[in-house]
Amino acid sequence: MRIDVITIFPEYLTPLELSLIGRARREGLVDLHVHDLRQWTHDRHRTVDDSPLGGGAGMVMKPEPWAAAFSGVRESGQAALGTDVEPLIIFPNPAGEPFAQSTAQEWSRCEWLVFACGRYEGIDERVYQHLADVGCEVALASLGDYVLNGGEVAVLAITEAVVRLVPGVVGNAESLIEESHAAGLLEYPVFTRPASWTDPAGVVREAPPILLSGDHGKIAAWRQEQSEARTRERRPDLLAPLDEDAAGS
Ligand SMILES: N#Cc1c(-c2ccc3ccn(Cc4ccncc4)c3c2)n[nH]c1N
Repeated sequence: MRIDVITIFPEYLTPLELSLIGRARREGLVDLHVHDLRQWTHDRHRTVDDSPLGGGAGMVMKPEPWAAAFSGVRESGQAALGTDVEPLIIFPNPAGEPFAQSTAQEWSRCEWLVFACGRYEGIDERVYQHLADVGCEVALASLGDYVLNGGEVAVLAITEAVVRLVPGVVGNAESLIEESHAAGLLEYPVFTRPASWTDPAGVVREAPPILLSGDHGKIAAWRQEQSEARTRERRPDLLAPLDEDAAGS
């Protein structure tokens, strides 16, 4: 998988050099490139924003640098990939579709992702229109119903959620199956040694005895029951589709 990120804050993306994503890059499972949008400006001040037409607070990102950036990244990416494959261009955007595990699973199968990190009040709408008119596949994704100052934090989250699903990135692929949201349920509670722990308040806390039984069938059943109970309590909205399926079967 190739990933390109276009941003005015390249240093915001340095966490992608660390840990699991960093190892995947070093192992050649992911080829990730971060680009400073200002390299596609030509004025002395390297201007990427201007006042909103029609008035209003804040600034809007100008269309010219973005159009030049997409053209440049597309050209360099196709040269590196050796094909004329087109990327999926992803705009983190508060008005985008909710990013979910199903989105991560879908995007983890893409050959090439290009992330466009907006800032200020957003990117001139004509950029989206231009990309659509030249046949680019574009997605607008939102992390959730809260307001960030730009797209970089979302790209960090989305990149981690997507790349960890790329085959070979996570050592134990089985762990991906039981995770929260992977099967539409929240993950069951986890425990480790010591089986009996006296906490700092002097309370003795025992791990569920079933987990020490060695009966893997009963343990699996207990974990499924815990996942369903936890989901029903904390995220009943996730059960609605599952309950409808069960009712229809
Ligand atoms: N994904 C995602 C997001 C963002 C987000 C993403 C990109 C940009 C670019 C600019 N801004 C600032 C801004 C612009 C307009 N309205 C409000 C804030 C962004 C916010 N906020 N909240 C989310 N869940």
